[in-house]
Amino acid sequence: MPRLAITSGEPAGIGPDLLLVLGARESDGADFLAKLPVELVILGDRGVFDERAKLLGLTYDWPDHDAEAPSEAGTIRFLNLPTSQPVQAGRLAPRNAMHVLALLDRAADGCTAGEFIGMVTAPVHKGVINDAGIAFSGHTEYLADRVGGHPVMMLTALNDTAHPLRVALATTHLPLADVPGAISQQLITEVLDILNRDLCSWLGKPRPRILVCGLNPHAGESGHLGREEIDVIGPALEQARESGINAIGPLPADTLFTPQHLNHADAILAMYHDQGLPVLKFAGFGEAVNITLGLPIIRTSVDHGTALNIAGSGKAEGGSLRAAILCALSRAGLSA
Ligand SMILES: NC(=O)C1=CN([C@@H]2O[C@H](COP(=O)(O)OP(=O)(O)OC[C@H]3O[C@@H](n4cnc5c(N)ncnc54)[C@H](O)[C@@H]3O)[C@@H](O)[C@H]2O)C=CC1
Ligand SMILES: NCC(=O)COP(=O)(O)O
Repeated sequence: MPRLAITSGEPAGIGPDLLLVLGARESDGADFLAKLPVELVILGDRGVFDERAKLLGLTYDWPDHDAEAPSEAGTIRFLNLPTSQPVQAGRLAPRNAMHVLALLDRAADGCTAGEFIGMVTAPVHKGVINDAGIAFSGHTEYLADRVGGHPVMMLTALNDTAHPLRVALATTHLPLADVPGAISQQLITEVLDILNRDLCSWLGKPRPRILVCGLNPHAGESGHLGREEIDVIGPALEQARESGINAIGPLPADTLFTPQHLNHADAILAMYHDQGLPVLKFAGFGEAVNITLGLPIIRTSVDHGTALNIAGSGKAEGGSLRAAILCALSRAGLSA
């Protein structure tokens, strides 16, 4: 029976809460779990989970992960990787940054080795990892450094299943001032190629329709509001079309994100993080999934952050985590 890894992320955030709610004896997650055609292996610190379970009034009984033991569908095992410093819900500690990265390393290595069919990640706090002196911009980039590939971030909002909104990004975690310099013809063609191949194989669409945003207001207004559309994005789309990709644009981002366009699109390619993701989160925050395309392993994630303000309170909603698990299974060719 295949195993799916789930990293619990920042230990002071809501990752442990969400996982406990998913698999606690008292939770209503039993029906969801029972239908899963995999064993879940949760990576975290047992002490943190014990403390958080007490805080939330939950109990759990997940045995230790044993790669040699037979696995059982619809059950949870725990892979214990200790934190360096005691954890208080909602309080960040830079000394635990290495723990957060160790969870990712262990899960990614297990995926590469075939121990896990994929990994689902609960949120990490990017700031505190940098505060610990480690350059880190996100799972997306970190995992590509670990396992290889050109990572492309795509979020999908599944609330309207007739027209699921899929938004991929040409650049990921960059300061806004660095975005124009990073947008090159080569980057756009590479990202379009990865996005197109992924949609073809995952969704079985022979020629997915990809709408591409411009960078500037009104897609540059014929060069009067910026030239990237004329000098870089337009030629990249021409090249992509020549190789058979159904890429349309560059279109003004503000009119592209309207039903008239979205109802006929399989995916949107936005130029930068805050061009695409606010629309996606407005459409489906709490139920959406973040997928890293272009890696040799399967990785999906929740659509939200560490939510330190509600960690340990029982208020964390698990819809996105469940969606991320189902999405990882779908990408592995399994269904619940
Ligand atoms: N995949 C990941 O690892 C991600 C990590 N982050 C990181 O999270 C940290 C905090 O980011 P913020 O911008 O504050 O966003 P956030 O998503 O953590 O919080 C925004 C608001 O949404 C609420 N919220 C978030 N998730 C919720 C849930 N499951 N149930 C109920 N309410 C929820 C929070 O309480 C807060 O009011 C940052 O360091 C950021 O880098 C952000 C997005 C994704
Ligand atoms: N806003 C989504 C996000 O920043 C997720 O980043 P990552 O940690 O999945 O790379």
